[in-house]
Amino acid sequence: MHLEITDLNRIFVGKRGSVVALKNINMHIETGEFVCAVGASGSGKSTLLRLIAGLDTPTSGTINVDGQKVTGPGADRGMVFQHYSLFPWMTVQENVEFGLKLQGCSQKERFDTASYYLDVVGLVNFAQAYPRELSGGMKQRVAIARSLACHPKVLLMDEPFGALDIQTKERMHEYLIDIWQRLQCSILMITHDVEEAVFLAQRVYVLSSRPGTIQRELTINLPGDEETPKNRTYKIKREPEFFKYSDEISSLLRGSHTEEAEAIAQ
Ligand SMILES: Nc1ncnc2c1ncn2[C@@H]1O[C@H](COP(=O)(O)OP(=O)(O)OP(=O)(O)O)[C@@H](O)[C@H]1O
Repeated sequence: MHLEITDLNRIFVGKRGSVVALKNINMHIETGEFVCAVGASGSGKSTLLRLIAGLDTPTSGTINVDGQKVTGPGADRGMVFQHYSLFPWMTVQENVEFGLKLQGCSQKERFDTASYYLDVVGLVNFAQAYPRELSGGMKQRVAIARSLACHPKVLLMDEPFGALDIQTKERMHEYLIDIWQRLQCSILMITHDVEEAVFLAQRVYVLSSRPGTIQRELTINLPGDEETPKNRTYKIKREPEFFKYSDEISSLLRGSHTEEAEAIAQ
């Protein structure tokens, strides 16, 4: 899998003028990579993900997945949103089977695939539960299973843990690292949480605000990363390298805020 974004611009034109949400975005994601795009509010993160998902159209520039131009939504890109997007009237099993049903898979194939991914996210025992019976973290694990069940080439995650409390969020990070290692899937996650990006990603794109541009691309190398399988647990947060990356990204974000504030003041 090779996702390539070239000279991407998105300008929103409204009654009160135009907003340059994204300007000259160039980025790529390779097979099995875990990449985060981190940026402050208004840096165009959601716009970027919606464009990759094919839910919006660029003003200029291109997005290609394995050389195919993105022109709309497709099963090759799975989405997980911040707000739980499960169907409340369906059981967990039915929710995970939903995309497979749309793809025309047989009942047995749907059942087997959904059961496999529910096992991956540790929710086999909740297959017959309804979303209302689950905690926020469990709902997001179902949403991840539902996306993965359709075998996307890349999983796109829009602040998926933004609504969770800190302890649940940390547990979800470890779950996600585990899923990513086991399935060797490609993930692009957007977030405003610097520590989340450093903990999860192999590479981080730092976005500036208004207009959203790529300020910096960092490769994250934390102790233990050279081993296989990668071994990121919460202990890594105590390492000086973790502080160094978090500090560098936070400084970049603060800088972009200052410029934004100055631009507003002028
Ligand atoms: N449909 C739209 N029409 C007009 N302007 C829009 C539209 N969508 C986004 N924008 C503007 O584009 C900019 C980027 O918005 P976007 O939601 O992508 O940022 P974000 O980084 O995801 O922010 P947040 O973290 O607050 O969700 C903002 O200035 C926003 O007001």
